Amino acid sequence: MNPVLNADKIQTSNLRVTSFSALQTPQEIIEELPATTEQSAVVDRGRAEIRAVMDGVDNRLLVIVGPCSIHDPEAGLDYARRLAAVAQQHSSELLIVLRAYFEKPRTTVGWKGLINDPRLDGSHDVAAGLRTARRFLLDVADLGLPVATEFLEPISPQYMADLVSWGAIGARTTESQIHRQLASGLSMPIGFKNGTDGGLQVALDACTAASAAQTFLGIDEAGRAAMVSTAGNADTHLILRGGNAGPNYDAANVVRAAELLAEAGLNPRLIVDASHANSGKSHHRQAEVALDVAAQLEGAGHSASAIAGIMLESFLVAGAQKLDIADQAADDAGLVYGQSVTDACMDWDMTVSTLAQLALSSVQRARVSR
Ligand SMILES: O=C[C@H](O)[C@H](O)COP(=O)(O)O
Ligand SMILES: C=C(OP(=O)(O)O)C(=O)O
Repeated sequence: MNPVLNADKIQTSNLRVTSFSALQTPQEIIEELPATTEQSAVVDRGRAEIRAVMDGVDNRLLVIVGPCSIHDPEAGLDYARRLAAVAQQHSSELLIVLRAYFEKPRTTVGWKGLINDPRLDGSHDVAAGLRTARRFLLDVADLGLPVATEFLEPISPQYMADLVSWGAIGARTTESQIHRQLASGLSMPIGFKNGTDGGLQVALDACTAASAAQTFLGIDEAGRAAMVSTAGNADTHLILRGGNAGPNYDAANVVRAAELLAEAGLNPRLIVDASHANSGKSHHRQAEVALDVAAQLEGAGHSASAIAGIMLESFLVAGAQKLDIADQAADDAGLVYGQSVTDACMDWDMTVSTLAQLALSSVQRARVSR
């Protein structure tokens, strides 16, 4: 090497990167925590049933329900066990899927979920987070319950997507080419939220882009940087979550969205998110939105046939608590067991009564549409 050139070398990359920490590969973590045939069958059956509901072949109502985020796997599993019993009880009317979100998109900054920071204290032990999330998914599969999650990081799906039956792309990333490409290769049905401004077109465009074959940069199971080529995902749909201008769960908005989807040649059946901008993030409002959706189902208008599913944010204890990373680091957090550390959730009793009402309305819809 020419010593003069070497002395003149100016570093121009990674100037703002403070460290790189290599992670185990997806293959290594999956080998450490493999899925049994029975667990994979739960995932596979969940995907097939969700597909059938989204396509209108199965007339049950899909209900994606669970905490805004999983921050304490023990409380999450406690919730999942209770939900598995209720899912069984309503299995003729509702297809209940556990909402198990490990990656949180933030408006600005904040805790980014169990994978990013499993100890909730800013230590960012991602290696432990990936394992904890995978272990949680295996435990839930043992309960026979399919799982829904949001895919946010483009690399993490290789570590856990084999255990997920339904995926969401969030309002903040629906317009992102990276997430649309990712969705085109994911093995399960994917819902795209409308934009945070309430705009539907970004989600419609996302469904179109994700249904196409795509080639992009990613990683393979061995953790190598790879050129990824996908076949396209035929199972994409819209999730109405409201927007800056207000909610969009009402019948008029649902019918309008279904019409736009049909005009674009996309699945006109959609999911209503009872939370986020549809509830103004109030867990009390969320229950009201769910009751409105139940009434739409019973009303047998155009919106009844367009609504394939509903999403509810629910945990053991109502509301949300503030997560203080510094307190958590000082081991002084005193978090309430079973209460959300992100968005406010309805509590368990409210969840049980809401699910019972949705089950009745689902039966009524099936009766009227016969
Ligand atoms: O569902 C969770 C939140 O609504 C979303 O991640 C944004 O949260 P934030 O606005 O508190 O950052
Ligand atoms: C972040 C979420 O929703 P949205 O993308 O609609 O804000 C969520 O469902 O956790």
